[in-house]
Amino acid sequence: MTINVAILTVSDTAAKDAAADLSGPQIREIITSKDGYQVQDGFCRIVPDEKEEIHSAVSSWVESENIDWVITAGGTGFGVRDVTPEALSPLIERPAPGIVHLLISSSLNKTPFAALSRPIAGTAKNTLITTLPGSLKAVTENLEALFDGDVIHHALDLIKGGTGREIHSQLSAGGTGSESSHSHGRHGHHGHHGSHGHRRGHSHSHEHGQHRKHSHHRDHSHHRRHHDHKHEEHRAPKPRSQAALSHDPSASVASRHRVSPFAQISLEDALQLVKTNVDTLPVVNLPVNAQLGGHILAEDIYAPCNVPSTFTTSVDGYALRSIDPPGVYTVLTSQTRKIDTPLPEGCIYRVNTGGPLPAGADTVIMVEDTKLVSVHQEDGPNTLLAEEEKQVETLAQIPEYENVRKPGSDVRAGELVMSKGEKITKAGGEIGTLAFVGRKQVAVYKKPKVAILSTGNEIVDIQAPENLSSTSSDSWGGIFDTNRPSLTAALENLGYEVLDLGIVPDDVQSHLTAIRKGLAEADLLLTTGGTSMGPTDLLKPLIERHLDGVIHFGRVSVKPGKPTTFARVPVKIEHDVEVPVTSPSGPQVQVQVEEKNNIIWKPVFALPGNPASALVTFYVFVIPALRRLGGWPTAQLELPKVNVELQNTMPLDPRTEYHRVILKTDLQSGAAILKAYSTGGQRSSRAASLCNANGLVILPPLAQRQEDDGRRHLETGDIAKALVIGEIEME
Ligand SMILES: Nc1nc2c(c(=O)[nH]1)N[C@H]1C(S)=C(S)[C@@H](COP(=O)(O)OP(=O)(O)OC[C@H]3O[C@@H](n4cnc5c(N)ncnc54)[C@H](O)[C@@H]3O)O[C@H]1N2
Ligand code: MOO
Repeated sequence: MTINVAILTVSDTAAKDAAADLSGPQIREIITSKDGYQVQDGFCRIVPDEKEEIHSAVSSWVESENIDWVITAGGTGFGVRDVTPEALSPLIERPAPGIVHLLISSSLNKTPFAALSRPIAGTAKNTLITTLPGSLKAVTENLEALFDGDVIHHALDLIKGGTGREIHSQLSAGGTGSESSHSHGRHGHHGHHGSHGHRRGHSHSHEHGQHRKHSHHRDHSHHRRHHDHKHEEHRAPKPRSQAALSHDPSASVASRHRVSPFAQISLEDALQLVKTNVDTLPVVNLPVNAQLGGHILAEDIYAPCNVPSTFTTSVDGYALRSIDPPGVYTVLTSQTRKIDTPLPEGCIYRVNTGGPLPAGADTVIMVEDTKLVSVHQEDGPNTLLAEEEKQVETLAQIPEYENVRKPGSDVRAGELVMSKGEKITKAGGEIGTLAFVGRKQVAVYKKPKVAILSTGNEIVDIQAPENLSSTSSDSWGGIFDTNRPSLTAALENLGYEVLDLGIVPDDVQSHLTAIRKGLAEADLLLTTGGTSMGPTDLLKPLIERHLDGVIHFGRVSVKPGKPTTFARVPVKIEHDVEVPVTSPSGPQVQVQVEEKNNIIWKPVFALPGNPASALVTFYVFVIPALRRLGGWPTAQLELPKVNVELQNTMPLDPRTEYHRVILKTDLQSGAAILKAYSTGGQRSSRAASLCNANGLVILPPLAQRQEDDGRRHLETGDIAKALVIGEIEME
């Protein structure tokens, strides 16, 4: 099905100067990047905010009968000149309030000002009309909402007289859910597999706490999932058009791009792309021990029995009855009396903290509230009792259940102790809780293994400086590899296993060998260097031209880190692996077997070579991907942000800037805010800008700030947000 789209920009300014029209070209770019959608020459127009002109442009497209979808941008607000809805309402034969609702509600997620947009939508003859706001950001978000889950595709199919069968079959196959609504169990119907791989998985349930080895791996009678080929294509990442690919490294230097073919996208968009294009790893069963720290639970944990299981004492002393008055009592112990025979009158029973109460006792007196009266003699009839307490005087009457822990008072049998999706930290609390309720092993999401590679002819291993002379052809001594040690430290500190791929020189074959090894053995590949515009900047071309990968972004408007690149590369599965699917409540986890020779799309981050850029972009972009792989809840993918008070002036840049700081508490003044001290020079080559840094102050882009108050700096005393990347210090 080919969809012909016409785009109308409604703007007084753009009507005078077409160069001011940013939204029209943006809509065109988005539309033409979609399979089967086209905007023919002459079907992009600009008109001023004049009712007649808007009406006449759209009505001519409706009449022409070749246009399936008219998109307008602008004129939908409350401004006095905003008349797009009024101009187009008379044309609409069948209004589509659902589409209006979708547009407004998706924008309301981003800003309350979306409430001031007045879109209309509906059909006129066989043409769908939708009216978008005028801003670049809003048109992008609105189009994303329309394409999400194939909503618009389905609508256009039906308007063109289709049966909608294609979409319905995808829906019944479990697909076509909103891309943004995925959660941990996303593998069940999303993204991992390209058009190369027909997924042949099938799902079944596992009781946790039981052996998960199963003999029915290949029993296809088990809820086999059907995925038709069309559906696979729908979910596979779309390659970019040939013309937009990165430079061909085998061609001459002179033929390289002189302008990056990658759009410089916003920080927010880049983070969104990371979050929605990384899938959670399979569930594994691991023993409950210190190594469990850093994992996310993949099952709900219920207490199998009461803790404590009986009435127990919370102090060292004597169990007795609450009716026993102060006085002298005979002391019984576990050696002289069975715990389950009722305590006789005139006796008390010695207990130690955590021990059970004997039958008949309902309270405990602390040893401090008693006096020793007599002891058993050495020559007594029972030598075992020699020197034992015989009689003790209680100095008070103790109310019922004093110093007593009732059965199930720490945790009740059947109680939900921890929930699926909760983090098991290295701080010990969760591992302790699991052990406390007797769990030997638990189902958790696999923690990703990360392969790490440094690139560049000039890069030399600090531990092997003898390589220096052979790697540099002139007198210049080279650069010590800073990124592999710094990133390895950061990764290992966070509990991730690292596969060290070393350093590769700037040639295609060395790069490919190392990258292929990394992709085969690890869950995520991290490279540094070679991401920018130089002829030996190989990462983007290799991902696109040699590894059949898809680059989700290749430039981001952040400083440092502009050329940060996020891609996914298809990797053939060598062995069967289990992946989680839906997330039913209760102690069951559904898993699905991904069969050998299927394709998994693995995330690759090609970080800039400058040492500060590499480490900053690791904290900003790579951590959310690692967390997604490891099954972290969506709200916790990014590192936490806190409000801080700046202790230095910080200049603003056109890009969002991460200013490296030391965050300190301020106990003396009593202020409830952390202080942020700059680490000094912020050049992206200066690794020491991260020395001692435990925070990254997020400086807003210059333009945004200037719009607010015209300032080009944040000043000492200003409050800003900072990402916390390390432990907070005391002042
Ligand atoms: N014409 C343009 N040039 C550059 C642009 C641009 O937009 N247009 N962007 C600049 C920015 S911003 C950055 S950041 C860097 C990123 O460069 P690459 O990722 O291509 O990295 P390299 O060129 O390989 O190296 C840059 C720099 O970092 C040193 N380096 C590399 N790896 C390591 C390592 N493992 N340890 C220590 N130092 C390393 C390398 O020697 C270079 O000095 O591009 C700008 N250029
Ligand atoms: O973006 Mo680059 O990382 O500034 O130097």
